[in-house]
Amino acid sequence: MVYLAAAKSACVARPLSAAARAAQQMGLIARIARCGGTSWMLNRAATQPGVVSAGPPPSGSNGSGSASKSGGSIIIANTTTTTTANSSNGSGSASKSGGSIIIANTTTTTTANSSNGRSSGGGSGGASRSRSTSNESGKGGRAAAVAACDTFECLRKAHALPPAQQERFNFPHALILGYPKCATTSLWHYLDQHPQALASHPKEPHYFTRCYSTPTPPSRQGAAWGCDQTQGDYLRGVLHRDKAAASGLSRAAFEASTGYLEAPAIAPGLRRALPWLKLVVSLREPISQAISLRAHAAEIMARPGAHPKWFAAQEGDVCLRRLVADRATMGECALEVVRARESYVDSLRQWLAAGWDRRQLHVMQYETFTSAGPRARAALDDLKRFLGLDPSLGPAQLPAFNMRRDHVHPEGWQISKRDYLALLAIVQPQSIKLANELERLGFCRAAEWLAPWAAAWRRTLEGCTPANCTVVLTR
Ligand SMILES: Nc1ncnc2c1ncn2[C@@H]1O[C@H](COP(=O)(O)OS(=O)(=O)O)[C@@H](OP(=O)(O)O)[C@H]1O
Repeated sequence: MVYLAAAKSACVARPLSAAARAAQQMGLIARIARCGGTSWMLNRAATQPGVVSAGPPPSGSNGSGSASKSGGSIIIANTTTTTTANSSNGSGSASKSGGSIIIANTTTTTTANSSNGRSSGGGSGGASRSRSTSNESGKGGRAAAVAACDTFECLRKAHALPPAQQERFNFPHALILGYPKCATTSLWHYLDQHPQALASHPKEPHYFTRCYSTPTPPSRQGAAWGCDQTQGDYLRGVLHRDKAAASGLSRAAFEASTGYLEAPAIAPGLRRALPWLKLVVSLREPISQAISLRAHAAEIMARPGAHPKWFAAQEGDVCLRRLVADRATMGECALEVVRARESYVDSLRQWLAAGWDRRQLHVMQYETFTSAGPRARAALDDLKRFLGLDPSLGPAQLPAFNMRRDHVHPEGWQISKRDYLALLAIVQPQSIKLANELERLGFCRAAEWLAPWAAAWRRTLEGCTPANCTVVLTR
């Protein structure tokens, strides 16, 4: 039996009960995860495999659901929680921001609006902003200033001008920060079809991880690729500066480099450079995400004629090379990914600690917005509202790009039970921490966030033999 129990606490570590200590010694998960007002404890009792089941979302107001218990199962029982929706900052006390960034050719001047996230309506909108009536007809004001900008510093000056009436968006307006393998390509295409949006080309320029110098490279992969673009190249060639300006800033330029979230070293410099940006994050159940990532990388590596820079970036990835040569298993290599990386929640916290306002951030759950039906629709509408795009416009449905699972192990990936339990032992507590943090920041209820992930873990555990588990990737 595996179960999760939550107890009200003042967010302090508590001594484990004898049962919890025993469970911990058994090697699965028994930790206290903390959140604003709720602590979660995961226990695992003696029999394996267990069942993981998410309790229902807390009923009534504000996360005060009672324990949901099903025989032999994980129980997620939420207790009283203080939700701080739209709190002024959400980032709490700053933790270290992971290395500062040196931005060539820019100063650290921050324009007005740098701290407010402009969460309402269109991209340039705070209720108190002033509008220039002389520019109501269109191409003057910011748009004209933006059209002449080849640097971020110039853009900051342009954004200090009052926007004309239809200048709804800043330039650039938004970044999809990650995570890889969380349907970011489909999201990019979905937004590309929206008449008020202006998608980058390519989808993933990785400009900030490749072209900003930092004391330590923001990511190994970014460093290996090197930088071959100036700020002007990025603004003109990738983000379509001239189209955005010609539209009178009535279109929202965005790009979707999936490695940004995992490179929080870029967060402080990016905030100094383009402090108005809106940031979108998509997150998927972490084991599925890791397997999908490995499967994709292995496929590229095995492909004749793969890009040499791509190979250079993977040079040190021994497990990937062994996986391609059939000398390592998917379980081992997924485990390596999960062990090596920052958890989702730690990455998010570092971005917020770098000064990004909670209201500049939008966190989406892959399993929700890719599901069929009204919840997916609502999640996509929320995204459009967050970006200031008219929710009634654009495609009705999310497209499906970059699908691999329908032809690569659609029946699921065989991995050893030992590896699966080791993966779970890492990702379960991280996921609970994440869910609690998202609830604290006002994005969602923790139990609702965890439900689809816990359901996936339960299904996999239920199907394990004593030796192996079949992991069907979440969708
Ligand atoms: N509409 C829709 N519904 C369900 N799932 C979807 C959808 N669109 C994309 N996907 C799945 O997302 C995975 C690819 O994610 P990304 O595009 O972010 O990958 S990448 O990092 O840009 O390479 C990839 O997951 P796997 O197939 O499991 O690898 C896609 O199948």
